[in-house]
Amino acid sequence: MSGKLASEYPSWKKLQELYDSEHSKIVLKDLFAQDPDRFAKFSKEYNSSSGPDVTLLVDLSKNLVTEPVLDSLLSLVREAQVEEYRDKMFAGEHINTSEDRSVLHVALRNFDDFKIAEQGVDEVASVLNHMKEFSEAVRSGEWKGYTGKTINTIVNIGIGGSDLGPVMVTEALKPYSKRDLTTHFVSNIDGTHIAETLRECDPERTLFIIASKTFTTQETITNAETARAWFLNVAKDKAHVAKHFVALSTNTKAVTAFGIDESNMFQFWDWVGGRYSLWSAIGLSIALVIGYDNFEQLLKGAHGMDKHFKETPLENNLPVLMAAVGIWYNDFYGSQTLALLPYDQYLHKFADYFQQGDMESNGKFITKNGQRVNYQTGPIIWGASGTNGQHSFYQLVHQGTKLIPADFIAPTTTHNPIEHSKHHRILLSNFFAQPEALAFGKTEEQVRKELGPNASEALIKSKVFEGNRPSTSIMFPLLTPATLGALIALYEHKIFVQGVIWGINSFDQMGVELGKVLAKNILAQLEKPEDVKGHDSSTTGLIHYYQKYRKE
Ligand SMILES: O=P(O)(O)OC[C@H]1O[C@H](O)[C@H](O)[C@@H](O)[C@@H]1O
Repeated sequence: MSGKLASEYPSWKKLQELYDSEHSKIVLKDLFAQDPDRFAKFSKEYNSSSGPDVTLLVDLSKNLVTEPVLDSLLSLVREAQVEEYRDKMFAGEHINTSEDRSVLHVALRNFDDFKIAEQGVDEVASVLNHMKEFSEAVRSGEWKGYTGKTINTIVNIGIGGSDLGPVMVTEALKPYSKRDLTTHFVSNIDGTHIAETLRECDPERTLFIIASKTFTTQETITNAETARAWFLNVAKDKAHVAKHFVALSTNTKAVTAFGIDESNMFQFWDWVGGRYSLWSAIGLSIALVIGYDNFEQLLKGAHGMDKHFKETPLENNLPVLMAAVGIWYNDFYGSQTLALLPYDQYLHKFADYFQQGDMESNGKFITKNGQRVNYQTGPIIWGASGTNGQHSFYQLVHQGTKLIPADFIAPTTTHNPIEHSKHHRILLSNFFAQPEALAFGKTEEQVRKELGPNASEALIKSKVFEGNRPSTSIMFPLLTPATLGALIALYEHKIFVQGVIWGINSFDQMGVELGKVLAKNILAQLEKPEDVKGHDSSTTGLIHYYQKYRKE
Protein backbone atom coordinates (compact mmCIF):
# COMPACT_ATOMS: atom_id res chain seq x y z
CA MET A 1 0.00 0.00 0.00
CA SER A 2 1.89 2.92 -1.28
CA GLY A 3 -0.62 5.66 -0.58
CA LYS A 4 -1.79 5.52 -4.16
CA LEU A 5 -5.13 4.55 -5.55
CA ALA A 6 -4.87 1.08 -7.06
CA SER A 7 -5.85 2.53 -10.41
CA GLU A 8 -2.70 4.67 -10.43
CA TYR A 9 -0.30 1.73 -10.54
CA PRO A 10 1.27 1.11 -13.96
CA SER A 11 0.24 -2.55 -13.85
CA TRP A 12 -3.39 -1.59 -13.19
CA LYS A 13 -3.30 0.32 -16.47
CA LYS A 14 -1.58 -2.63 -18.10
CA LEU A 15 -4.28 -4.93 -16.80
CA GLN A 16 -6.96 -2.64 -18.19
CA GLU A 17 -5.26 -2.74 -21.58
CA LEU A 18 -4.95 -6.50 -21.37
CA TYR A 19 -8.59 -6.79 -20.47
CA ASP A 20 -9.68 -4.52 -23.31
CA SER A 21 -7.58 -6.23 -25.95
CA GLU A 22 -7.58 -9.84 -24.73
CA HIS A 23 -10.62 -10.69 -22.70
CA SER A 24 -12.72 -11.80 -25.63
CA LYS A 25 -9.90 -14.20 -26.48
CA ILE A 26 -9.65 -15.64 -22.99
CA VAL A 27 -11.78 -18.69 -23.59
CA LEU A 28 -11.21 -21.60 -21.27
CA LYS A 29 -12.05 -24.19 -23.90
CA ASP A 30 -9.34 -22.81 -26.17
CA LEU A 31 -6.82 -22.26 -23.40
CA PHE A 32 -7.12 -25.88 -22.31
CA ALA A 33 -6.99 -27.14 -25.91
CA GLN A 34 -3.88 -25.08 -26.65
CA ASP A 35 -1.97 -26.03 -23.55
CA PRO A 36 -2.04 -29.60 -22.26
CA ASP A 37 -0.06 -28.43 -19.23
CA ARG A 38 -2.58 -25.82 -18.16
CA PHE A 39 -3.63 -27.73 -15.04
CA ALA A 40 0.00 -28.31 -14.05
CA LYS A 41 0.85 -24.66 -14.61
CA PHE A 42 -2.11 -23.13 -12.85
CA SER A 43 -2.62 -25.46 -9.92
CA LYS A 44 -0.55 -25.43 -6.75
CA GLU A 45 -0.13 -27.88 -3.95
CA TYR A 46 0.39 -26.58 -0.46
CA ASN A 47 2.26 -28.75 2.01
CA SER A 48 2.74 -27.39 5.50
CA SER A 49 6.36 -26.82 6.40
CA SER A 50 5.77 -26.85 10.14
CA GLY A 51 3.31 -28.31 12.59
CA PRO A 52 0.78 -30.95 11.63
CA ASP A 53 0.79 -32.23 8.06
CA VAL A 54 -1.62 -30.32 5.93
CA THR A 55 -1.93 -30.54 2.20
CA LEU A 56 -4.20 -28.53 -0.03
CA LEU A 57 -4.58 -28.48 -3.79
CA VAL A 58 -5.63 -25.15 -5.23
CA ASP A 59 -6.52 -25.42 -8.90
CA LEU A 60 -6.68 -22.03 -10.56
CA SER A 61 -6.63 -23.37 -14.10
CA LYS A 62 -10.35 -22.88 -14.69
CA ASN A 63 -9.96 -19.15 -14.18
CA LEU A 64 -10.01 -16.59 -16.97
CA VAL A 65 -6.31 -15.94 -16.72
CA THR A 66 -3.33 -16.40 -18.98
CA GLU A 67 0.31 -16.18 -18.03
CA PRO A 68 0.60 -12.52 -19.11
CA VAL A 69 -2.50 -11.67 -17.07
CA LEU A 70 -1.14 -13.44 -14.01
CA ASP A 71 2.25 -11.75 -14.46
CA SER A 72 0.60 -8.35 -14.56
CA LEU A 73 -1.52 -9.18 -11.53
CA LEU A 74 1.64 -10.14 -9.64
CA SER A 75 3.28 -6.88 -10.74
CA LEU A 76 0.29 -5.12 -9.25
CA VAL A 77 0.86 -7.02 -6.01
CA ARG A 78 4.49 -5.81 -6.03
CA GLU A 79 3.66 -2.21 -6.87
CA ALA A 80 1.11 -2.14 -4.07
CA GLN A 81 3.90 -3.30 -1.74
CA VAL A 82 1.92 -6.24 -0.47
CA GLU A 83 5.03 -7.99 0.77
CA GLU A 84 6.13 -4.95 2.76
CA TYR A 85 2.67 -4.61 4.29
CA ARG A 86 2.52 -8.30 5.06
CA ASP A 87 5.83 -8.01 6.90
CA LYS A 88 4.56 -4.97 8.76
CA MET A 89 1.53 -6.95 9.89
CA PHE A 90 3.69 -9.82 11.13
CA ALA A 91 6.03 -7.38 12.86
CA GLY A 92 3.18 -5.84 14.84
CA GLU A 93 3.21 -2.42 13.18
CA HIS A 94 0.01 -0.45 13.57
CA ILE A 95 -1.38 -1.13 10.10
CA ASN A 96 -4.93 -0.58 11.36
CA THR A 97 -4.33 3.15 11.09
CA SER A 98 -7.79 4.52 11.86
CA GLU A 99 -7.78 2.76 15.22
CA ASP A 100 -4.01 2.95 15.66
CA ARG A 101 -3.72 -0.78 16.31
CA SER A 102 -1.59 -3.64 15.17
CA VAL A 103 -3.27 -6.59 13.47
CA LEU A 104 -1.99 -9.74 15.06
CA HIS A 105 -4.30 -12.69 14.70
CA VAL A 106 -1.14 -14.42 13.45
CA ALA A 107 0.33 -13.98 16.95
CA LEU A 108 -2.48 -16.11 18.40
CA ARG A 109 -1.29 -19.18 16.52
CA ASN A 110 2.42 -18.49 16.47
CA PHE A 111 3.86 -20.87 19.09
CA ASP A 112 7.08 -18.85 19.44
CA ASP A 113 8.05 -18.98 15.81
CA PHE A 114 7.82 -15.40 14.53
CA LYS A 115 9.22 -12.75 16.83
CA ILE A 116 6.48 -10.22 17.45
CA ALA A 117 6.96 -7.25 19.74
CA GLU A 118 3.58 -6.00 20.92
CA GLN A 119 2.05 -5.71 24.32
CA GLY A 120 0.00 -8.77 25.17
CA VAL A 121 1.68 -11.14 22.74
CA ASP A 122 3.66 -12.62 25.63
CA GLU A 123 0.34 -13.38 27.39
CA VAL A 124 -1.05 -15.54 24.59
CA ALA A 125 0.43 -18.76 25.96
CA SER A 126 -0.98 -18.25 29.44
CA VAL A 127 -4.49 -17.57 28.11
CA LEU A 128 -4.24 -20.73 26.00
CA ASN A 129 -3.22 -22.56 29.13
CA HIS A 130 -6.23 -21.19 30.99
CA MET A 131 -8.46 -22.32 28.11
CA LYS A 132 -6.89 -25.76 28.21
CA GLU A 133 -7.37 -26.18 31.96
CA PHE A 134 -10.90 -24.87 31.91
CA SER A 135 -12.06 -26.84 28.88
CA GLU A 136 -10.57 -30.03 30.27
CA ALA A 137 -12.24 -29.48 33.64
CA VAL A 138 -15.64 -28.99 32.02
CA ARG A 139 -15.26 -31.86 29.59
CA SER A 140 -14.04 -34.30 32.23
CA GLY A 141 -16.83 -33.40 34.62
CA GLU A 142 -14.46 -32.03 37.20
CA TRP A 143 -16.11 -28.60 36.83
CA LYS A 144 -19.47 -28.76 38.56
CA GLY A 145 -22.53 -26.56 38.48
CA TYR A 146 -23.94 -24.99 41.65
CA THR A 147 -25.80 -28.15 42.65
CA GLY A 148 -22.80 -30.40 42.09
CA LYS A 149 -23.93 -31.68 38.69
CA THR A 150 -21.67 -31.78 35.64
CA ILE A 151 -22.11 -29.40 32.69
CA ASN A 152 -23.97 -30.92 29.73
CA THR A 153 -24.85 -27.76 27.76
CA ILE A 154 -22.89 -24.71 26.74
CA VAL A 155 -24.45 -21.53 25.42
CA ASN A 156 -22.15 -19.08 23.67
CA ILE A 157 -23.67 -15.62 23.71
CA GLY A 158 -21.96 -13.34 21.21
CA ILE A 159 -22.49 -11.77 17.79
CA GLY A 160 -20.46 -11.05 14.66
CA GLY A 161 -16.89 -12.16 15.20
CA SER A 162 -17.77 -13.40 18.66
CA ASP A 163 -20.25 -15.84 17.16
CA LEU A 164 -19.62 -16.70 13.53
CA GLY A 165 -16.13 -18.20 13.93
CA PRO A 166 -17.05 -20.53 16.79
CA VAL A 167 -20.29 -21.49 15.02
CA MET A 168 -18.53 -22.25 11.74
CA VAL A 169 -15.65 -24.17 13.32
CA THR A 170 -17.71 -26.23 15.75
CA GLU A 171 -19.96 -27.23 12.86
CA ALA A 172 -16.99 -27.96 10.59
CA LEU A 173 -15.26 -30.11 13.21
CA LYS A 174 -18.30 -31.95 14.51
CA PRO A 175 -16.62 -35.35 13.97
CA TYR A 176 -14.17 -34.32 16.70
CA SER A 177 -16.83 -33.09 19.11
CA LYS A 178 -17.88 -34.35 22.48
CA ARG A 179 -21.28 -35.59 21.52
CA ASP A 180 -22.78 -35.47 24.98
CA LEU A 181 -22.08 -31.76 25.31
CA THR A 182 -24.89 -29.83 23.69
CA THR A 183 -23.87 -26.48 22.24
CA HIS A 184 -26.01 -23.46 21.42
CA PHE A 185 -25.03 -20.13 19.95
CA VAL A 186 -27.21 -17.15 20.73
CA SER A 187 -26.50 -14.00 18.76
CA ASN A 188 -29.62 -12.18 17.61
CA ILE A 189 -31.22 -9.50 19.80
CA ASP A 190 -34.58 -10.97 18.79
CA GLY A 191 -35.74 -12.44 22.10
CA THR A 192 -36.83 -15.53 20.24
CA HIS A 193 -33.22 -16.62 19.93
CA ILE A 194 -32.45 -16.68 23.64
CA ALA A 195 -35.97 -17.80 24.62
CA GLU A 196 -35.92 -20.84 22.34
CA THR A 197 -32.43 -21.73 23.52
CA LEU A 198 -33.22 -21.43 27.23
CA ARG A 199 -36.19 -23.75 26.75
CA GLU A 200 -33.66 -26.47 26.03
CA CYS A 201 -31.35 -25.75 28.96
CA ASP A 202 -31.18 -26.98 32.52
CA PRO A 203 -29.89 -24.17 34.77
CA GLU A 204 -28.06 -26.67 36.96
CA ARG A 205 -26.07 -28.04 34.01
CA THR A 206 -25.60 -25.10 31.64
CA LEU A 207 -22.50 -23.00 31.17
CA PHE A 208 -22.94 -19.57 29.58
CA ILE A 209 -19.99 -18.12 27.70
CA ILE A 210 -20.39 -14.40 27.22
CA ALA A 211 -18.22 -13.60 24.22
CA SER A 212 -17.65 -9.96 23.41
CA LYS A 213 -14.43 -8.18 22.60
CA THR A 214 -15.77 -4.84 23.78
CA PHE A 215 -18.34 -6.19 26.27
CA THR A 216 -20.57 -3.30 25.27
CA THR A 217 -22.38 -4.85 22.31
CA GLN A 218 -26.09 -4.29 22.86
CA GLU A 219 -27.23 -7.70 21.61
CA THR A 220 -24.72 -9.66 23.66
CA ILE A 221 -25.14 -7.76 26.90
CA THR A 222 -28.94 -7.87 26.66
CA ASN A 223 -28.94 -11.61 25.92
CA ALA A 224 -26.41 -12.20 28.73
CA GLU A 225 -28.57 -10.28 31.22
CA THR A 226 -31.59 -12.32 30.20
CA ALA A 227 -29.62 -15.55 30.64
CA ARG A 228 -28.37 -14.43 34.05
CA ALA A 229 -31.89 -13.50 35.19
CA TRP A 230 -33.20 -16.88 33.96
CA PHE A 231 -30.42 -18.62 35.84
CA LEU A 232 -30.87 -16.65 39.08
CA ASN A 233 -34.59 -17.20 38.98
CA VAL A 234 -33.78 -20.82 39.81
CA ALA A 235 -30.36 -20.64 41.46
CA LYS A 236 -31.33 -17.61 43.62
CA ASP A 237 -27.88 -16.86 45.02
CA LYS A 238 -25.62 -14.55 42.96
CA ALA A 239 -22.59 -16.47 44.20
CA HIS A 240 -23.66 -19.33 41.93
CA VAL A 241 -23.07 -17.20 38.81
CA ALA A 242 -19.35 -18.01 39.07
CA LYS A 243 -20.04 -21.68 38.28
CA HIS A 244 -22.17 -20.95 35.24
CA PHE A 245 -20.94 -17.77 33.54
CA VAL A 246 -17.57 -17.05 32.00
CA ALA A 247 -16.53 -14.13 29.82
CA LEU A 248 -14.28 -13.78 26.78
CA SER A 249 -13.29 -10.17 26.38
CA THR A 250 -10.69 -7.43 26.29
CA ASN A 251 -12.71 -5.32 28.74
CA THR A 252 -12.04 -6.49 32.32
CA LYS A 253 -13.91 -3.58 33.88
CA ALA A 254 -17.16 -4.27 32.06
CA VAL A 255 -16.88 -8.01 32.69
CA THR A 256 -16.51 -7.58 36.45
CA ALA A 257 -19.27 -4.95 36.49
CA PHE A 258 -21.54 -7.56 34.88
CA GLY A 259 -20.82 -9.82 37.85
CA ILE A 260 -18.39 -12.27 36.32
CA ASP A 261 -15.33 -12.96 38.40
CA GLU A 262 -12.00 -11.99 36.84
CA SER A 263 -10.77 -15.55 37.31
CA ASN A 264 -13.60 -16.66 35.01
CA MET A 265 -12.54 -14.24 32.33
CA PHE A 266 -10.48 -15.20 29.32
CA GLN A 267 -8.54 -12.25 28.07
CA PHE A 268 -7.59 -11.08 24.61
CA TRP A 269 -6.24 -7.86 23.18
CA ASP A 270 -7.25 -4.95 21.00
CA TRP A 271 -4.96 -6.19 18.22
CA VAL A 272 -7.32 -9.10 17.63
CA GLY A 273 -10.01 -8.00 15.19
CA GLY A 274 -13.47 -9.41 15.95
CA ARG A 275 -13.69 -11.23 12.62
CA TYR A 276 -10.20 -12.66 13.15
CA SER A 277 -10.78 -13.71 16.75
CA LEU A 278 -11.74 -17.38 16.66
CA TRP A 279 -8.07 -18.13 17.37
CA SER A 280 -8.21 -16.18 20.62
CA ALA A 281 -10.18 -16.70 23.82
CA ILE A 282 -13.24 -16.31 21.58
CA GLY A 283 -12.44 -19.90 20.57
CA LEU A 284 -13.24 -21.21 24.06
CA SER A 285 -16.47 -22.80 22.87
CA ILE A 286 -14.46 -24.52 20.13
CA ALA A 287 -11.99 -25.90 22.70
CA LEU A 288 -14.91 -27.07 24.83
CA VAL A 289 -16.59 -28.83 21.93
CA ILE A 290 -13.62 -30.46 20.18
CA GLY A 291 -11.15 -30.56 23.06
CA TYR A 292 -8.13 -28.34 23.61
CA ASP A 293 -5.71 -30.55 21.67
CA ASN A 294 -7.83 -30.31 18.56
CA PHE A 295 -8.18 -26.56 19.06
CA GLU A 296 -4.39 -26.37 19.15
CA GLN A 297 -4.22 -28.36 15.91
CA LEU A 298 -6.53 -25.79 14.34
CA LEU A 299 -4.13 -23.02 15.43
CA LYS A 300 -1.11 -24.91 14.19
CA GLY A 301 -2.71 -25.57 10.83
CA ALA A 302 -3.33 -21.84 10.48
CA HIS A 303 0.24 -21.10 11.52
CA GLY A 304 1.51 -23.33 8.71
CA MET A 305 -0.45 -21.18 6.25
CA ASP A 306 0.92 -18.03 7.91
CA LYS A 307 4.43 -19.28 7.23
CA HIS A 308 3.53 -20.08 3.65
CA PHE A 309 2.08 -16.59 3.18
CA LYS A 310 5.08 -14.93 4.80
CA GLU A 311 7.83 -16.95 3.16
CA THR A 312 6.68 -18.13 -0.27
CA PRO A 313 7.55 -16.18 -3.41
CA LEU A 314 4.54 -14.45 -4.91
CA GLU A 315 4.32 -16.82 -7.92
CA ASN A 316 3.56 -19.74 -5.61
CA ASN A 317 1.92 -17.89 -2.77
CA LEU A 318 -1.63 -19.19 -2.54
CA PRO A 319 -3.35 -16.30 -0.75
CA VAL A 320 -1.62 -13.92 -3.16
CA LEU A 321 -2.70 -15.89 -6.23
CA MET A 322 -6.29 -16.19 -5.05
CA ALA A 323 -6.37 -12.48 -4.24
CA ALA A 324 -4.91 -11.60 -7.64
CA VAL A 325 -7.45 -13.67 -9.53
CA GLY A 326 -10.22 -12.09 -7.46
CA ILE A 327 -9.01 -8.59 -8.35
CA TRP A 328 -9.07 -9.52 -12.04
CA TYR A 329 -12.76 -10.39 -11.90
CA ASN A 330 -13.81 -7.73 -9.45
CA ASP A 331 -12.05 -4.79 -11.06
CA PHE A 332 -11.73 -5.65 -14.73
CA TYR A 333 -14.52 -8.09 -15.53
CA GLY A 334 -16.88 -6.11 -13.30
CA SER A 335 -18.10 -9.14 -11.43
CA GLN A 336 -19.81 -8.31 -8.17
CA THR A 337 -19.62 -11.46 -6.10
CA LEU A 338 -17.64 -14.47 -5.07
CA ALA A 339 -19.51 -17.68 -4.30
CA LEU A 340 -18.03 -20.02 -1.71
CA LEU A 341 -19.28 -23.52 -2.44
CA PRO A 342 -17.96 -26.18 -0.10
CA TYR A 343 -18.90 -29.73 -1.05
CA ASP A 344 -18.80 -30.77 2.56
CA GLN A 345 -21.84 -30.58 4.79
CA TYR A 346 -19.62 -29.84 7.77
CA LEU A 347 -18.61 -26.58 6.07
CA HIS A 348 -22.19 -25.37 5.76
CA LYS A 349 -21.39 -22.18 7.69
CA PHE A 350 -18.22 -21.38 5.74
CA ALA A 351 -19.80 -18.78 3.47
CA ASP A 352 -21.65 -17.17 6.40
CA TYR A 353 -18.37 -16.87 8.25
CA PHE A 354 -16.52 -15.25 5.37
CA GLN A 355 -19.40 -12.93 4.71
CA GLN A 356 -18.20 -11.06 7.76
CA GLY A 357 -14.55 -11.96 7.21
CA ASP A 358 -14.44 -10.50 3.71
CA MET A 359 -17.27 -7.99 3.53
CA GLU A 360 -16.61 -6.28 6.85
CA SER A 361 -12.92 -6.16 6.00
CA ASN A 362 -13.03 -4.95 2.42
CA GLY A 363 -16.46 -3.38 1.98
CA LYS A 364 -15.05 0.16 1.96
CA PHE A 365 -14.93 3.07 -0.47
CA ILE A 366 -12.38 5.25 1.31
CA THR A 367 -8.67 4.52 1.17
CA LYS A 368 -6.40 4.78 4.17
CA ASN A 369 -5.48 8.23 2.91
CA GLY A 370 -9.08 9.37 2.82
CA GLN A 371 -9.52 9.27 -0.95
CA ARG A 372 -12.61 7.80 -2.56
CA VAL A 373 -11.71 4.81 -4.69
CA ASN A 374 -12.58 4.88 -8.39
CA TYR A 375 -12.82 1.10 -8.63
CA GLN A 376 -14.68 -1.74 -7.02
CA THR A 377 -13.50 -3.08 -3.65
CA GLY A 378 -14.69 -6.14 -1.72
CA PRO A 379 -16.93 -8.69 -3.41
CA ILE A 380 -20.28 -9.83 -2.08
CA ILE A 381 -19.67 -13.20 -0.46
CA TRP A 382 -22.37 -15.84 -0.48
CA GLY A 383 -22.77 -19.54 -1.01
CA ALA A 384 -24.15 -22.83 0.21
CA SER A 385 -22.76 -26.26 0.85
CA GLY A 386 -22.93 -29.39 -1.24
CA THR A 387 -25.43 -30.10 -3.94
CA ASN A 388 -28.19 -28.04 -2.30
CA GLY A 389 -27.16 -24.95 -4.24
CA GLN A 390 -27.33 -26.89 -7.49
CA HIS A 391 -31.06 -27.30 -6.98
CA SER A 392 -31.50 -23.68 -6.15
CA PHE A 393 -29.27 -20.89 -7.49
CA TYR A 394 -26.90 -22.66 -9.90
CA GLN A 395 -29.29 -22.01 -12.77
CA LEU A 396 -28.26 -18.37 -12.62
CA VAL A 397 -24.59 -19.24 -12.22
CA HIS A 398 -24.73 -21.38 -15.39
CA GLN A 399 -27.09 -19.43 -17.61
CA GLY A 400 -27.72 -16.08 -15.96
CA THR A 401 -26.44 -12.76 -17.24
CA LYS A 402 -23.94 -12.23 -14.45
CA LEU A 403 -20.38 -13.43 -14.11
CA ILE A 404 -20.11 -15.29 -10.83
CA PRO A 405 -16.64 -16.53 -9.93
CA ALA A 406 -16.90 -19.43 -7.51
CA ASP A 407 -14.62 -21.37 -5.20
CA PHE A 408 -15.44 -25.07 -5.04
CA ILE A 409 -14.04 -26.74 -1.92
CA ALA A 410 -14.03 -30.47 -1.12
CA PRO A 411 -12.27 -33.21 0.86
CA THR A 412 -11.21 -36.38 -0.94
CA THR A 413 -12.30 -38.45 2.04
CA THR A 414 -15.44 -38.14 4.12
CA HIS A 415 -15.85 -38.54 7.85
CA ASN A 416 -19.00 -40.51 7.11
CA PRO A 417 -18.13 -43.26 4.62
CA ILE A 418 -21.61 -44.75 4.46
CA GLU A 419 -21.74 -47.83 2.21
CA HIS A 420 -18.10 -47.56 1.19
CA SER A 421 -18.41 -43.82 0.61
CA LYS A 422 -21.27 -44.14 -1.85
CA HIS A 423 -22.62 -40.72 -0.87
CA HIS A 424 -19.21 -39.16 -1.07
CA ARG A 425 -18.58 -40.44 -4.58
CA ILE A 426 -21.88 -38.97 -5.72
CA LEU A 427 -21.08 -35.71 -3.94
CA LEU A 428 -17.64 -35.50 -5.51
CA SER A 429 -18.90 -36.38 -8.96
CA ASN A 430 -20.98 -33.20 -8.64
CA PHE A 431 -18.02 -31.27 -7.28
CA PHE A 432 -16.04 -32.24 -10.40
CA ALA A 433 -18.93 -31.81 -12.83
CA GLN A 434 -20.07 -28.32 -11.89
CA PRO A 435 -16.80 -26.45 -12.57
CA GLU A 436 -16.45 -28.47 -15.77
CA ALA A 437 -19.93 -27.50 -16.92
CA LEU A 438 -19.33 -23.87 -15.98
CA ALA A 439 -16.05 -23.71 -17.82
CA PHE A 440 -16.86 -25.63 -20.98
CA GLY A 441 -20.62 -25.34 -21.31
CA LYS A 442 -22.60 -26.93 -24.10
CA THR A 443 -22.71 -25.58 -27.62
CA GLU A 444 -25.68 -25.06 -29.88
CA GLU A 445 -24.40 -27.79 -32.19
CA GLN A 446 -24.33 -30.26 -29.33
CA VAL A 447 -27.87 -29.36 -28.32
CA ARG A 448 -29.13 -29.57 -31.92
CA LYS A 449 -27.63 -33.00 -32.30
CA GLU A 450 -29.16 -34.18 -29.07
CA LEU A 451 -32.65 -32.84 -29.72
CA GLY A 452 -32.97 -33.87 -33.33
CA PRO A 453 -34.49 -32.01 -36.29
CA ASN A 454 -37.94 -31.42 -34.79
CA ALA A 455 -36.83 -29.30 -31.84
CA SER A 456 -37.86 -25.66 -31.85
CA GLU A 457 -35.22 -22.96 -32.12
CA ALA A 458 -36.32 -21.55 -28.78
CA LEU A 459 -35.86 -24.87 -27.03
CA ILE A 460 -32.45 -25.34 -28.60
CA LYS A 461 -31.30 -21.88 -27.50
CA SER A 462 -32.56 -22.41 -23.95
CA LYS A 463 -30.42 -25.50 -23.56
CA VAL A 464 -27.15 -23.87 -24.58
CA PHE A 465 -24.54 -23.29 -21.88
CA GLU A 466 -22.15 -20.55 -22.98
CA GLY A 467 -19.47 -21.81 -20.62
CA ASN A 468 -16.34 -19.80 -19.88
CA ARG A 469 -17.57 -19.24 -16.35
CA PRO A 470 -14.63 -19.29 -13.98
CA SER A 471 -14.00 -21.22 -10.82
CA THR A 472 -11.25 -22.24 -8.45
CA SER A 473 -11.23 -25.74 -7.01
CA ILE A 474 -9.70 -26.48 -3.63
CA MET A 475 -9.21 -30.05 -2.42
CA PHE A 476 -7.66 -31.67 0.62
CA PRO A 477 -7.58 -35.21 1.99
CA LEU A 478 -9.86 -34.83 5.04
CA LEU A 479 -11.37 -31.93 6.95
CA THR A 480 -9.17 -32.15 10.05
CA PRO A 481 -8.70 -29.36 12.59
CA ALA A 482 -5.30 -28.48 11.10
CA THR A 483 -6.63 -28.48 7.54
CA LEU A 484 -9.51 -26.24 8.54
CA GLY A 485 -7.06 -23.87 10.24
CA ALA A 486 -5.00 -23.65 7.06
CA LEU A 487 -8.09 -23.14 4.91
CA ILE A 488 -9.38 -20.28 7.06
CA ALA A 489 -5.95 -18.61 7.16
CA LEU A 490 -5.73 -18.94 3.38
CA TYR A 491 -8.87 -16.84 2.99
CA GLU A 492 -7.86 -14.40 5.73
CA HIS A 493 -4.64 -13.63 3.89
CA LYS A 494 -6.42 -13.41 0.55
CA ILE A 495 -8.58 -10.70 2.08
CA PHE A 496 -5.47 -8.96 3.42
CA VAL A 497 -3.76 -8.90 0.02
CA GLN A 498 -6.82 -7.48 -1.72
CA GLY A 499 -7.23 -4.80 0.94
CA VAL A 500 -3.63 -3.70 0.50
CA ILE A 501 -4.01 -3.49 -3.28
CA TRP A 502 -7.20 -1.45 -2.96
CA GLY A 503 -5.49 0.82 -0.44
CA ILE A 504 -8.19 0.38 2.19
CA ASN A 505 -8.03 -0.44 5.88
CA SER A 506 -9.26 -4.03 6.10
CA PHE A 507 -9.26 -3.94 9.90
CA ASP A 508 -11.75 -1.33 10.99
CA GLN A 509 -15.54 -1.43 10.55
CA MET A 510 -16.81 2.13 10.61
CA GLY A 511 -19.71 1.15 8.39
CA VAL A 512 -21.51 -0.67 11.16
CA GLU A 513 -21.70 2.35 13.46
CA LEU A 514 -24.34 4.65 11.97
CA GLY A 515 -27.19 2.15 12.24
CA LYS A 516 -26.28 1.45 15.87
CA VAL A 517 -26.42 5.15 16.76
CA LEU A 518 -29.75 5.69 15.01
CA ALA A 519 -31.25 2.60 16.67
CA LYS A 520 -30.27 3.91 20.10
CA ASN A 521 -31.96 7.22 19.38
CA ILE A 522 -35.09 5.49 18.07
CA LEU A 523 -35.27 3.12 21.04
CA ALA A 524 -35.70 6.16 23.30
CA GLN A 525 -38.63 7.37 21.15
CA LEU A 526 -40.62 4.16 20.87
CA GLU A 527 -42.95 4.66 23.83
CA LYS A 528 -45.16 7.53 22.66
CA PRO A 529 -46.05 8.78 19.17
CA GLU A 530 -45.34 12.36 20.26
CA ASP A 531 -41.75 11.39 21.09
CA VAL A 532 -41.03 10.36 17.49
CA LYS A 533 -39.05 13.30 16.22
CA GLY A 534 -36.36 14.20 13.74
CA HIS A 535 -37.03 11.53 11.12
CA ASP A 536 -38.10 11.46 7.51
CA SER A 537 -41.76 10.68 6.84
CA SER A 538 -41.06 7.05 5.99
CA THR A 539 -39.24 6.26 9.24
CA THR A 540 -41.82 8.22 11.23
CA GLY A 541 -44.67 6.38 9.46
CA LEU A 542 -43.13 3.00 10.18
CA ILE A 543 -42.64 3.77 13.87
CA HIS A 544 -46.22 5.08 14.14
CA TYR A 545 -47.51 1.87 12.57
CA TYR A 546 -45.59 -0.10 15.18
CA GLN A 547 -47.01 2.07 17.96
CA LYS A 548 -50.56 1.58 16.67
CA TYR A 549 -50.47 -2.19 16.44
CA ARG A 550 -48.03 -3.37 19.11
CA LYS A 551 -49.54 -5.49 21.87
CA GLU A 552 -47.15 -4.95 24.71
O1 LIG B 1 -17.14 -8.89 20.19
P1 LIG B 1 -17.96 -7.65 20.24
O2 LIG B 1 -17.20 -6.49 20.80
O3 LIG B 1 -19.24 -7.89 20.99
O4 LIG B 1 -18.34 -7.26 18.78
C1 LIG B 1 -19.16 -8.05 17.98
C2 LIG B 1 -19.25 -7.51 16.57
O5 LIG B 1 -19.89 -6.27 16.60
C3 LIG B 1 -19.54 -5.17 15.80
O6 LIG B 1 -20.70 -4.60 15.30
C4 LIG B 1 -18.54 -5.39 14.70
O7 LIG B 1 -19.03 -4.95 13.47
C5 LIG B 1 -18.03 -6.78 14.55
O8 LIG B 1 -16.78 -6.73 13.93
C6 LIG B 1 -17.91 -7.47 15.87
O9 LIG B 1 -17.41 -8.77 15.65
